[in-house]
Amino acid sequence: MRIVVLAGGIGGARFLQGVRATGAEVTAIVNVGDDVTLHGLRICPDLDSVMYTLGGGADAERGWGRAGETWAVKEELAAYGAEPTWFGLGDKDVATHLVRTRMLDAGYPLSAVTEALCSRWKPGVRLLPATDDRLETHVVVPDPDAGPDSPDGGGSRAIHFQEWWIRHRAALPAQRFVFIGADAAKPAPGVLDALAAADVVLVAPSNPVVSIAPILAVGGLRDALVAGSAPVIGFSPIIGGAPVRGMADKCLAAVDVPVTAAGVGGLYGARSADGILDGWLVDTSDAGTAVDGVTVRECPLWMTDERATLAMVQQGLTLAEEVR
Ligand SMILES: C[C@H](OP(=O)(O)O)C(=O)O
Repeated sequence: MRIVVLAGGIGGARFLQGVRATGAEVTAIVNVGDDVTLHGLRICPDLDSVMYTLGGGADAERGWGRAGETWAVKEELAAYGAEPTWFGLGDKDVATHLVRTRMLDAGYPLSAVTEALCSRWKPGVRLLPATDDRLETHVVVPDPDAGPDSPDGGGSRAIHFQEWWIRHRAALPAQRFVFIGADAAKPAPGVLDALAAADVVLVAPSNPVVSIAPILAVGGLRDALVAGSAPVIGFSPIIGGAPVRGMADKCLAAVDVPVTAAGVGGLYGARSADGILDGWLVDTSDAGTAVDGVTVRECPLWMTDERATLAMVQQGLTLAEEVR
């Protein structure tokens, strides 16, 4: 069986552990909107979270970065006053970014670089960036000093997603998210083929606004997903009115979507009505959730360990058979 997963970083990586445990042939299409260049290094947080987690090198407790990490480079940069100092750049992690940056500078596309990095980590699933082209998530936030040339004609400014997420801990109210470059971006090699050949497509319980939406914004990707013959099954990242992890609540507020399993299901929408979903899995505590045109089932969605995650993935595969 061929399973394609749309995934962000931390939640996506956990979910993929369960998908890999099915023994299916798995392709993960991963968000690149969070990617950023800092200190001359190209950093791909979501691809790296998935690669390290599936490759057995992630810090499971912290949820991101490498196990046994040290921070000498970060401390030395801070001692030089080299900004930004707010990004957690670990020493081991820096090696990954150095290899990536060198390969990108030599002309390799991100998909080829990712494949090369994965030859070390052997994640057991095929990792594809959603696109090799520039796609950057920016966040429009209030700025009383912003002039008339700023977004929306004054009173606001756009900052990189990482600055909003890490530096400001999502505390600045987001007015909207902009996926710079998405329209012109093309799906990375392998993405459209994987979608066309998929037996089922799973939408990981990742952040719907800043992890899944940028993937769907890549030119032609959403259309290919909707046109494909595989059932599309989503997993709610919201349980009992709160995000499983992360700050999806802050992001959903910015796009006026209720922080509920029904709200996110409605945001994705039914494939039969311009949306993407055939089926939507919600947690047992959200039983009774309804999404127009989508078959909704419930099962435990807490990804406490690989066994629990495998069980929920299997429920998703059962739902795929039901809606096929
Ligand atoms: C936990 C979740 O992870 P994602 O899979 O979206 O990176 C998030 O950060 O909202």
